[in-house]
Amino acid sequence: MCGIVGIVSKSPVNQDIYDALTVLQHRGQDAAGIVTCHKGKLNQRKANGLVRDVFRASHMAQLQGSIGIGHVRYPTAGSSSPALAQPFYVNSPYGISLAHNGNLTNSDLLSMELYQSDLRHLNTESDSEVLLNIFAHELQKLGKLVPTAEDIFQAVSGVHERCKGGYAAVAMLAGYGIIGFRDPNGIRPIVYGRRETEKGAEYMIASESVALDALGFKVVRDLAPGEAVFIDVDGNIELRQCATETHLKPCIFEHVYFARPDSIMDGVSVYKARLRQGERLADKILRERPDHDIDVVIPIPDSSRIAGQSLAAKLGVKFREGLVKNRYIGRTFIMPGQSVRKKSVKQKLNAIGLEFKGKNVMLVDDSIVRGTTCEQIIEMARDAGAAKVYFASAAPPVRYPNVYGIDMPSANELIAHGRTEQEVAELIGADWLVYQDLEDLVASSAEGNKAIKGFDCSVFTGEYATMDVDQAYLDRLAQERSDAVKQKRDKMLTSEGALIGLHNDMS
Ligand SMILES: O=P(O)(O)OC[C@H]1O[C@H](OP(=O)(O)OP(=O)(O)O)[C@H](O)[C@@H]1O
Ligand SMILES: NC(=O)CC[C@H](N)C(=O)O
Ligand SMILES: [Mg+2]
Repeated sequence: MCGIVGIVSKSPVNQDIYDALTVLQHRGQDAAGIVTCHKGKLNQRKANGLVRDVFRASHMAQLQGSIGIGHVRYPTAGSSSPALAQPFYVNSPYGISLAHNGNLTNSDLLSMELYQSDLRHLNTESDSEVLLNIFAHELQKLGKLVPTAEDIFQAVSGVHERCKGGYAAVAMLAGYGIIGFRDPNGIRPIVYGRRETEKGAEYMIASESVALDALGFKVVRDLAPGEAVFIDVDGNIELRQCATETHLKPCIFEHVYFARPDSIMDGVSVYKARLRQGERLADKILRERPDHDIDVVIPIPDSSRIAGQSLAAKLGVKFREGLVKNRYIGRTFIMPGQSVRKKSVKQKLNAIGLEFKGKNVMLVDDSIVRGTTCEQIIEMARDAGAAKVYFASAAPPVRYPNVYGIDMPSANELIAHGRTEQEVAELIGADWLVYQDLEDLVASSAEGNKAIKGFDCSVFTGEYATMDVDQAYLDRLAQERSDAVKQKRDKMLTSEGALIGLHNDMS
């Protein structure tokens, strides 16, 4: 799940993009990049690391220009090499940079087409480089010396015809302006907003509304599935529906885990969705165990805090912050390998003994994916003297891979895959495990915007919004991106020679 941003400003844009990326840091902690355009020339800085580590004052000073785009990366394709940090760039036509959130499910086929028919070279295994080249090719074939907004929208239509999967993207055409577009199923989020200044209106496109809030932009609206927006360097804005068939099926996992709670996505307040998740989970517990003996509800920080509060309130049980988080450790789930993730949970969370000692504790998390977190926390709770440890998940069992931009490529790594809830409970060592029902999770989000007819719930159901995802694809994905394969590849990349690429990081 990456974070993307694009800004057309009346003043230098470097600090605004930096600030927006910092606000979106929870969406990707592997690499960060900014490209700005000044007098037709592109200035780029990208490298592995957090935003605060990638950009130093000397870089910022050179990122001149009043339009630009930025990206924070959480890899779902290829490796963690700095060569795959975004934005990506192609020089023809016009000079285009692109930043992408999501995952293409037909990038193998597209890579072949790009090579064989479009005569384009790809230098990495990133599906985002594929997306950029498809967009560039569709624009190039119009053969215009000076592209109009209409040409750009036509190129986006070409992208929708050829690309499958989940994608929200921002692209910058050197000297012309910024484009934002969203896949025809609206799986990945993208929103745009406006800020009034004395010099005129400025525009911003971003993954989450919270980035707009933080920079003083007023949200105009989310892009509709298949829709594109083009803002030229002077601040003229045009929008167009570029897909022939569209459905709004936003990824429900954004509401469970990824998005910040203070974001509003497709009209749904993530905060309120999480409150409702907690309430509905409490209803289920009261239905199934009216005589429960829970003494205290303790959330596993950070993402489950909100659902945990409403769950406790509805159960009529005390809510206590019994686990303290080390704020200097990133999100464990989006870390690259299982051994790093495992180590990080212990470094990250510590129990306050008196909240556990002799009590029947209900731990709450937003979701159980690989089971890394809950297994260790349950052990921690027992070590702290809990009498009984119950576990509640605000999401249903995650049983299927994600193919649209969340790095859960292999079903075998998911603790609930092929297992009953009882079996998972035994494996993680809980005295009792309760999962949210899917219809309650969907209702928690749908109540926020009745116009949304469906969500992408593929990690819970195995039903994918795009038709091209079949078992053969899932098998290939599992082989290419399992933790073991990724670890081997990333180990090779840390050796000196692996930094050879088109974008050497001189730091
Ligand atoms: O079953 P697992 O594979 O462990 O994955 C699920 C856990 O990972 C996430 O937390 P994370 O630490 O990434 O971020 P958070 O601080 O936002 O909760 C999520 O909130 C769960 O706690
Ligand atoms: N999480 C994402 O959105 C990843 C974007 C892209 N697929 C990459 O791996 O860089
Ligand atoms: Mg968590």
